[in-house]
Amino acid sequence: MAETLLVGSGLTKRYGGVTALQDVSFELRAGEILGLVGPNGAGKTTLVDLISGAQPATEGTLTLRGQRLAGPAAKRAKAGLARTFQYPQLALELTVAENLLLGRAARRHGTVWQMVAGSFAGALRPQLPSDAQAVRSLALELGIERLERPAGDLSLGEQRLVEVGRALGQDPLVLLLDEPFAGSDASGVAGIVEVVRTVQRRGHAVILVDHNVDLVAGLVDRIMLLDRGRSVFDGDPQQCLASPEMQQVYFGVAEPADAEEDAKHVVS
Ligand SMILES: Nc1ncnc2c1ncn2[C@@H]1O[C@H](COP(=O)(O)OP(=O)(O)OP(=O)(O)O)[C@@H](O)[C@H]1O
Repeated sequence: MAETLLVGSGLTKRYGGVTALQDVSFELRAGEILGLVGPNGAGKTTLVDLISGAQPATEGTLTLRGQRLAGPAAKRAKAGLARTFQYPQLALELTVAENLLLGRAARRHGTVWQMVAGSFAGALRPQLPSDAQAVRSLALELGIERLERPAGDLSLGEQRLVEVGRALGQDPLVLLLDEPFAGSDASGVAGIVEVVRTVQRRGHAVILVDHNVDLVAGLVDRIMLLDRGRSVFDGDPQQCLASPEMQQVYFGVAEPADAEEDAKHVVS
């Protein structure tokens, strides 16, 4: 059986009186792609935030390859986590090539997020001889052209693709993708799917958040369905689509035959 990479146990997050996540546990194995679905406010981004270290957990623990995963996001990036954001977080005044380079630097120095927030200029130096070639390879793999454009000139879909490329440049053990397909055209979706497959081929793992349950089910090995902060299903994607939990979460109580067909087309 494949090595266990990431384990979450009893993860809970409370924001004041709001419980965003309640006692969520999971295991992620090498080469596995886990889809995270659920309606608005279900807790998907919160779980990504707790894993990446963007937010501290109120309760619960995480381990990566058996080692306790805790502390700030920069430390977790160096340990092998990379993430993208629901709203892409690129350094807009830097070029596409420089943004891709930030991913390489993130694995050496800390998170992209902190660099984007202020101190990214220093993160671009020193560059290793292999960096320029790595950036060109990334761009080729994702179909990203005109590397000298400022990132601020890109469309939303193009920004997402660059952000995913930046995360891939970190060579993550676990890649966390928060709604990577939103705003992407067909070629952007294809580029992002290729990144997911690349991480899987490397024997690493991906957690993919998206509202398009149909798209997610076709891509992932397993789905976790969240509802109001709780994990209500964790298992085979097709079984998830047909499960009573799925009908309940998205449609309330429904006729089984109709609901199964509807569930294949959930897009919010
Ligand atoms: N910083 C915060 N402060 C207070 N409440 C928060 C905060 N972040 C999230 N929440 C609340 O936690 C709950 C879960 O939010 P979260 O963003 O994780 O859901 P989601 O499943 O990602 O939703 P969406 O699909 O709309 O992005 C929601 O009720 C949300 O309002």
